[in-house]
Amino acid sequence: MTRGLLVVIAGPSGVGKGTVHARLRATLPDAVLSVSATTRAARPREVDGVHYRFLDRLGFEAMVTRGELLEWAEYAGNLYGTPRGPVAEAVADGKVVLLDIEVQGALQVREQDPDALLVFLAPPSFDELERRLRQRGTEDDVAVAARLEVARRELAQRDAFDQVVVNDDLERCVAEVRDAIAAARTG
Ligand SMILES: Nc1ncnc2c1ncn2[C@@H]1O[C@H](COP(=O)(O)OP(=O)(O)OP(=O)(O)O)[C@@H](O)[C@H]1O
Ligand SMILES: Nc1nc2c(ncn2[C@@H]2O[C@H](COP(=O)(O)O)[C@@H](O)[C@H]2O)c(=O)[nH]1
Repeated sequence: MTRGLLVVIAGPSGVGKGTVHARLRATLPDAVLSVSATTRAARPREVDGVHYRFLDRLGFEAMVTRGELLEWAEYAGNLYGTPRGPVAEAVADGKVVLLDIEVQGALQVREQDPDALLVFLAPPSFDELERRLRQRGTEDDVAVAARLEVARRELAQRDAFDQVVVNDDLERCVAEVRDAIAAARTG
């Protein structure tokens, strides 16, 4: 059986993490995406248990207290975390487990699993990041401004990652991440 691997793809909101994850899963048959827990309200078309496990703050804090989260962080006023059990099971089963998380959480994963591959997805420019976030249309102007402020701090932490990949051309970016995963699995 091929070795399982935990792969974190972090980077600022709107850079394209979800888009890259979807492409990766389409081309890597043994890749699975971890479903995070969050206190954020569901967006239209988001399904509980598929896109996120949507919880109130008490429910989330209970998971933290029970040690059920591999990592967690507060982001733009909401809590987000990775359930530990499903990740451990899938890695033991030889799967590539993909985490779409922000930077504080990514750095916690490094402490929990030194073998994890940490990829930082960077935008071609800050203006292009803002354009993507606004054209997605899921946040109002206040929320976009808050996310861009966090993005400036996150971009300054890119050197803490194993690899920085610029998401300019999507297909090239996905190929670069796929190559990094293949190298980490054989290395
Ligand atoms: N290479 C690319 N070129 C142009 N647009 C892109 C590219 N990659 C992603 N996008 C677009 O940018 C927007 C943000 O992408 P996406 O939702 O995947 O970002 P994200 O990093 O997952 O955001 P969040 O962290 O908020 O969930 C989407 O509209 C997506 O279609
Ligand atoms: N530390 C964690 N960050 C997470 C997790 N799940 C998602 N995220 C990140 O939060 C922001 C905002 O996400 P959004 O869905 O509200 O746009 C983004 O950077 C996600 O990658 C998690 O489990 N832990």
